[in-house]
Amino acid sequence: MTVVEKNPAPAAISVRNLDFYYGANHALKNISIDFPQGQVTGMIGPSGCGKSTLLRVLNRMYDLYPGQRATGEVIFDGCNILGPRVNLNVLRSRVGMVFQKPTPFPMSIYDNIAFGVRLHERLDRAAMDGRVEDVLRRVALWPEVRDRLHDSAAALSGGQQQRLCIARTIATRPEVVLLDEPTSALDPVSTARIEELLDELKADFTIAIVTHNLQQAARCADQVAFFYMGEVVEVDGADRMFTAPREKRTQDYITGRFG
Ligand SMILES: Nc1ncnc2c1ncn2[C@@H]1O[C@H](COP(=O)(O)OP(=O)(O)OP(=O)(O)O)[C@@H](O)[C@H]1O
Repeated sequence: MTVVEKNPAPAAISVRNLDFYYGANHALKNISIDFPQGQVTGMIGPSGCGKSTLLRVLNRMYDLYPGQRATGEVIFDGCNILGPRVNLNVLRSRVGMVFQKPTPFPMSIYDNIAFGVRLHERLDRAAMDGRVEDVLRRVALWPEVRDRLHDSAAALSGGQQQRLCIARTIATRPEVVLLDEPTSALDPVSTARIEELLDELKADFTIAIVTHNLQQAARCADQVAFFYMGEVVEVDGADRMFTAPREKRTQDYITGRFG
């Protein structure tokens, strides 16, 4: 693997020698990568190369499924989160995740946000109202929903639902936000709004985004990692990765020769 010019920002998460297995399927092979604090890391590569699997390791989502296991180290806040003594509820509130398909809970817009907050904090009504308003403003949804906070989230458009899901994720004040192809089900206007949002959110969060859209990775990411068949082939600044990749496989992929 090629890692060039060490990123000067400290790592929010450091992955070291990670292997991951779905039963007998060895899906991630000796992965090492840092996710620098306050930056967006874009994860690209052909279908099935392991991008989503890595995201699912970073907050131990895979733990919900028997037969899936990880070895190696994922260091977050000085601790290897693959270890046995990690409180998974706390981990998932600190390393939040947004999925490809918007998945609002079947409840009101307000409760979509308050639900997760209530699991981790005791806020009185005024403080909870403030938290809900704050995160809805941050995802630029407040003007559209302020008069219908207690209506069902299911009535929102797909793009609005995805912004609500991002609001829900940041409402528990995570340090890291993982996004798995968050705009692939959205129209270009909603996509642009989410890309702008990522740029704003990175002031407060470390972001990892899986995307098949190379232009999106070039627009949003500070650092890009290219995955191929379960390995990280190359990690570099986005500018360099898209103009002068060092590995032939990366070059072939970004010039559309495969994938
Ligand atoms: N639940 C599962 N059980 C068994 N194998 C799986 C499972 N999920 C993924 N895999 C396998 O793990 C490998 C990596 O899959 P993963 O979904 O991480 O790839 P990806 O790069 O995110 O792909 P895509 O871009 O298509 O979403 C693939 O070989 C896939 O078939």
